[in-house]
Amino acid sequence: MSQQLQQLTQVPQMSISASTQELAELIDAHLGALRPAAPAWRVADSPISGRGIFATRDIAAGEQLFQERTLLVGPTAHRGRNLKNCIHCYHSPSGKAADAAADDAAALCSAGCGLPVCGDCVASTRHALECQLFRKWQPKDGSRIDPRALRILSVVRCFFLSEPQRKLLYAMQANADRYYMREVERAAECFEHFPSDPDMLEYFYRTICAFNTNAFESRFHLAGAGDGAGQEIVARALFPLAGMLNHQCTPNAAHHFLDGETIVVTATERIAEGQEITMSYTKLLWSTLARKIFLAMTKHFMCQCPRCQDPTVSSQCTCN
Ligand SMILES: C[S@@+](CC[C@H](N)C(=O)[O-])C[C@H]1O[C@@H](n2cnc3c(N)ncnc32)[C@H](O)[C@@H]1O
Repeated sequence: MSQQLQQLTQVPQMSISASTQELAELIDAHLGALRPAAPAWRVADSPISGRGIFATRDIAAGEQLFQERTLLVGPTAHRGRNLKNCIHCYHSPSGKAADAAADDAAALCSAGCGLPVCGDCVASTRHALECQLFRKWQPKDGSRIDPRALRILSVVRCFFLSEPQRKLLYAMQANADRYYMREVERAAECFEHFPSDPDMLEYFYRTICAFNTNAFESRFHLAGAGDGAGQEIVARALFPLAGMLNHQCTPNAAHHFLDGETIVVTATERIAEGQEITMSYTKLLWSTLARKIFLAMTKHFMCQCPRCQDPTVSSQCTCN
């Protein structure tokens, strides 16, 4: 088992085109007004792996460390989940809780792009660009929401990034698992004219690798008072600063989402100046074995933290 897990960690990393200092500057620009005047953290090289985030002063338990807006976000497009919600505001196009059995047509943009959009967002500039692109690629079946085409949307949005944002994307770690190319291939099957230019496919592939290495499943509940209010939405979102947090099985920070596009990271215990700020990529109550398998399969590393090394800790699952 341990040899098989070791093999899962043997994926190369795509080259990173920025120094740690340049990455820190790109992250500052990305945070914009959300960057605190005197942050309690800084981005620096980490003894755990690559780059990480470090406390620049003592931080109290419960202190909010930062808030960050997403760089790229889109539907997870898991079958049966939020497939009919608007790709921009996440509300149900009909204003009612999205009914999985209802006809797709009621949720789809009438222009034929194959994307679910609500009446408020359909006329937005944001939608116009994506609608135009998807129509140019020509969905094979414009009357149906195809999860494969929907899932590629978060990746396709890399087209609309500014130059500094693209640099930031390329400064993020991207574990190069060739299996990730399947996501592009599956999306290509949904269109008559999906791009075939190698540079463009490479850009998509890089973005998917960055997503799989760094992205969060952002969970939140729809606000408002209408029928869809309170519905749980799950999106996949890339947060470059939060994505710098390395994993520990006994972390000192945790995160939550204000909405699908804003993450908040908070210290869960006192963090001393100079200490690395970490989060857990797994559920805290998972057994050592479950954490090891998850980390090896999805993040391609074997955790060497004290909890994983402790022979007195049971490897049995403690969750139900
Ligand atoms: C979200 S990124 C974390 C930021 C990354 N260190 C960087 O330089 O961009 C996740 C990747 O960091 C590395 N990593 C994070 N925590 C680790 C740990 N405890 N042990 C080994 N590698 C870790 C793994 O390569 C993982 O795929």
